[in-house]
Amino acid sequence: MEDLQPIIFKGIDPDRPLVIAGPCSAETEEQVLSTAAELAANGIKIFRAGIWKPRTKPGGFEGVGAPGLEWLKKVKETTGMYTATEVATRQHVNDALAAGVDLLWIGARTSANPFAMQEIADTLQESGRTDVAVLVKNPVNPDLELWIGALQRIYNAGIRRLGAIHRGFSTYGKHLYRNMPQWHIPTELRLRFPSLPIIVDPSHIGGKRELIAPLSQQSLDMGFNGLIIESHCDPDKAWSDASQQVTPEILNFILNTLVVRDSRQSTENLTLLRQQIDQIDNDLLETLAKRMRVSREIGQYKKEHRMPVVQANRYNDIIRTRVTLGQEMGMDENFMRTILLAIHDESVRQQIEVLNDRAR
Ligand SMILES: O=C(O)C(=O)C[C@]1(C(=O)O)C=C[C@@H](O)C=C1
Repeated sequence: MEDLQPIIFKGIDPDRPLVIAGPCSAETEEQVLSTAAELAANGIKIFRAGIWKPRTKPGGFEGVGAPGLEWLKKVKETTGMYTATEVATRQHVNDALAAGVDLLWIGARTSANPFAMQEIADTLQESGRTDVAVLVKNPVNPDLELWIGALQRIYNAGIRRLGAIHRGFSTYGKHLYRNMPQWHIPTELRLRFPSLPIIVDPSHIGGKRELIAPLSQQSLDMGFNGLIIESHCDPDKAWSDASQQVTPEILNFILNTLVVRDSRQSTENLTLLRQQIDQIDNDLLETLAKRMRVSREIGQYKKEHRMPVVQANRYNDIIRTRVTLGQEMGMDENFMRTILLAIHDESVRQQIEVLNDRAR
């Protein structure tokens, strides 16, 4: 995915985070138009609304369907906003394109299904509308390769205004978040595809209004490229996802309090600090290599004395003492455990190598 184009819309500042806002679902023409009018008055340029809603169980509100596209057309006419909706099937793509929707997104349940993704990709290619912007939400399960695969299918169909939406990952049971952010997954996506825009969906990650502001700020602090936020003219009466929607007025307040980071800042003044990091990393590697040499000597001893490589008591002592020490030095417990486990794994691997080395 090398020659991606930025998702730029005429009249939207490309140097600011991309903001997409609107109700979870289009419910009535009046709700769509009044929410859109309020959002437009607050400077929102891209209006989102779900027309087809994939629901967990049958019997819930499954969206108004194609008639809602007429309301999106009216939003465009009356406010000048761009429009965005979710598509999950061939029919959705064709209908949305025919209605002039500017940005299509693919939901988490769809991106988890390669057949559905391929059908959408084929439809986009056949339509000849490869100019349309497409955002692919992460699959419900924390599977980066599946997410990348879904993006690649759309890319292979010729779409270059392509981006990802991070909406968090499903878990079982009650948690602070509705969907766990697992920030390392979108971060790895960013590291692997630096030109792929990643938009964060704090409404679905948090599942509650009060988490929208902190999650939005965290997204910008981490360098993600935009936000897709659910906003409804009367959130408490929303037909879906009521607890995670905010009024356009609250949304405006949230957006105005966000600190936007500048990705074009030069890194020149960081040179000295980065040199220090380079030196420290070298020292760390040398120290690690030294530790592995000692470990190999222990391996040699174990070989001669027919001892097993893994020594649970010693390992547990190491974890206990180093985790405490690391915490005293301001490092996170999970981080310490991850590092120590990785070091132990490599140490064991090297000792097994010594045991298997017949020459020595
Ligand atoms: O103390 C030992 O026996 C070692 O081999 C060292 C070491 C380690 O790398 O820390 C490696 C393997 C054991 O399971 C425990 C500890």
